[in-house]
Amino acid sequence: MRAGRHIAAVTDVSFELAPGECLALVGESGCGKSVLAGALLGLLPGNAELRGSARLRGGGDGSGGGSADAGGDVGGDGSGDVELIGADEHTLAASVRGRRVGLVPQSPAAHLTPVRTVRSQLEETVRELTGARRPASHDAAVAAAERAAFPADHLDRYPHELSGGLAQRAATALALVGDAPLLLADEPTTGLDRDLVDHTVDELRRHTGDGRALLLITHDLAAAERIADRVAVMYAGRIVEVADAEAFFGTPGPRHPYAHGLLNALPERAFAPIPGLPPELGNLPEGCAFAPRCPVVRATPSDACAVVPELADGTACHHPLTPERAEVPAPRLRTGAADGVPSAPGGSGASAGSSAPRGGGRR
Ligand SMILES: Nc1ncnc2c1ncn2[C@@H]1O[C@H](COP(=O)(O)OP(=O)(O)OP(=O)(O)O)[C@@H](O)[C@H]1O
Ligand code: NI
Repeated sequence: MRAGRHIAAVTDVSFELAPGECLALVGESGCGKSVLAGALLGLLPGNAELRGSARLRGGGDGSGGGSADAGGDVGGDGSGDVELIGADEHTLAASVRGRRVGLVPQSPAAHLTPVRTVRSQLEETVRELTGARRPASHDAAVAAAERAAFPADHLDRYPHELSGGLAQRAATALALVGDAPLLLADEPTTGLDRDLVDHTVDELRRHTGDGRALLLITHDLAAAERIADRVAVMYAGRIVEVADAEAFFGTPGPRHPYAHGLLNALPERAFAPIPGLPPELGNLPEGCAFAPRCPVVRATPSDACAVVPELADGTACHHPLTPERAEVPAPRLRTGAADGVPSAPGGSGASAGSSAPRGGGRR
């Protein structure tokens, strides 16, 4: 709610995330990705209203994992199921954050304590989450830093002495300490160059190798292609497509015209931005929120789009693209490029798995 107005930042979102699986949540700036992550961890401002269910499943089967449903599912560590939506602050602070759900926050600077060095924050987190004391806590802190490619000779620096990229890596290291069954990484690669992006997402992916789950929120479709098993595309607060990553990035490709447009905007593909801008969430059009920008609607106007399409069979569209009809009328307008369109697709590990949980990483 802003200035007395209600904003439906996230609506009707439903997905499952299994142990060992990486789901990439992609979409333009402001579409509700961070609000969704914040809702799962009770990190939204006090005036936020939440409805629905996000169950974090207890593991207890020795797999070290569990699963999450929002309407999401999340991994457990031997403790029981937890309902995250509406959970009290004590439960979230004492048993969920860091222990069962690790968060790589979108604004690391805001999550690091300004008056303490990175080393002391890492060691404290190790002590808090594992009970380890020196020298074990010291070693665990150094190991966590290394996993996140945080340079050991910067461990005694304060957050204000770090570049944005290093602060990001410090925050990633903190999130990895608890070995939580679910990791939420909200734009974990902002400000990193390509090699470090690859290193960071590979490290996050490695985290799923032990039956843990990863929700990767990103603008970077190349990062998503590199490590995700499945992709969920958000637009204006709703998930408009959920697909197997291999099918999404390869053949037959995305089925929702928006998702198709996102991929087409990549320099390595058509380099054709989606014309127009996403709607303001406080001022959504009637019916399908993408219709005003939709090339299919422009070519073939349809009354069906006056109704919000439900997510069915992996896509929320009244006229999804089919393999036979994979070509949408190509927009040639160069104005209003999609904000937050990712940099480049794919490094090596570009193939993605099925939606079945994977036991190991994808490298
Ligand atoms: N505290 C808040 N009060 C009011 N509106 C908010 C608040 N937080 C987020 N919003 C609105 O909710 C919408 C979704 O924001 P969110 O941060 O989830 O987007 P995002 O998809 O994570 O974008 P980005 O890629 O830029 O991080 C935005 O339109 C934003 O303006
Ligand atoms: Ni965000």
